[in-house]
Amino acid sequence: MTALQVSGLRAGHGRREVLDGLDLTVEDGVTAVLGASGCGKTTLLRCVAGFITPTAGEIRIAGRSVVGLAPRRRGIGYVPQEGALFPHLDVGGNIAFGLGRSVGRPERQDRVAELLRLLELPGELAERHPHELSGGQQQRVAVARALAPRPGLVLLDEPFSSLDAGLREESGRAVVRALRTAGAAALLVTHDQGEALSLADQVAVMASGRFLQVGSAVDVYLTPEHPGVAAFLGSATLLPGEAGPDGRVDSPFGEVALTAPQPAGPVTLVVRAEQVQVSADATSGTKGVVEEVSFFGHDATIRVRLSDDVHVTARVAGTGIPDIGTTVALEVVGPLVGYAGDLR
Ligand SMILES: Nc1ncnc2c1ncn2[C@@H]1O[C@H](COP(=O)(O)OP(=O)(O)OP(=O)(O)O)[C@@H](O)[C@H]1O
Repeated sequence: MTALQVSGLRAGHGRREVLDGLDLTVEDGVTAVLGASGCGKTTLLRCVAGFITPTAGEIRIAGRSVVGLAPRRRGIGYVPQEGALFPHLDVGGNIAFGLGRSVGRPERQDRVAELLRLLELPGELAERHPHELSGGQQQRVAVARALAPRPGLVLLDEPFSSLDAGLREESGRAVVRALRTAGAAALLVTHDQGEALSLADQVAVMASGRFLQVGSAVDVYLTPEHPGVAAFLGSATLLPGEAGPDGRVDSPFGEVALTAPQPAGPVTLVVRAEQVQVSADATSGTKGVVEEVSFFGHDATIRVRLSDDVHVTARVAGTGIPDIGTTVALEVVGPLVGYAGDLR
């Protein structure tokens, strides 16, 4: 059964339209809605949850049309930003909150214990209050609370954004394991591309209230259908190129191969940082001057000026980073994604 089907969805705030006709199908697993701040991700989530009424379109949850249905009748779990646990209830009380009064005390306790285990949290946490938990634990409790009534679909709004990088990854993996074991599909809103690519089965890339591309993490990264997707995912530079009638493509790196042929004329080339090989020995390849270095520990990215208006970003190992101001030689590895026209 399809967990969620959104078609032709339009919605906004007051007179301002934010969602511009969205279509999305979530069969099962985790779907990440990825996009820059303000593109409409939370608005979409709140429409699905029932907090915003769409101006047009259809939302089906487990096959049932839910537009006009109260949030609590939609069969969903909702994890808001920052978890938003009830501060006056202990963890057990928070998790059991959604179970309703018809569930007896022993059954509530069993379910709380089961959910703490599912979220890989110690059982003793049940008696603590939210302020006695770490940020990561609070987020997992918020997910446990959402899963308690056994929803078929869980909506997560930037659930890990307040956590530091290491904890974010660990919490993300634990939550995805819990969702899978519980058999719940999930819509995960995030502006963090690493989180979307590493956690989700399907990634929906959004810009200005529209989906630019919906596909597997590998598809949206390796075969972006739109330059906006390419530029948003990973460190990519969009460069000008020219396709000849014989299929050859000229670029600032000389002749390059494309992943798919393009008609003769201007093309926009997507150069991923990891596709640019940097050599300190500037005798062969395209020469450029290192202008910026961003060091990440395991690796670094460098911004290289090829000419006054052409810059490219390259990824290099954390050891052997060229100094700012030095001349390096660059070569492109593998075929490039290209789009007809100058779309930069
Ligand atoms: N309650 C509101 N009233 C008026 N405008 C709003 C309201 N909520 C959001 N907006 C506007 O709607 C647009 C989309 O907001 P939304 O919160 O859906 O974006 P988002 O992609 O989730 O952003 P972020 O990643 O920053 O949370 C933004 O321009 C925002 O300013």
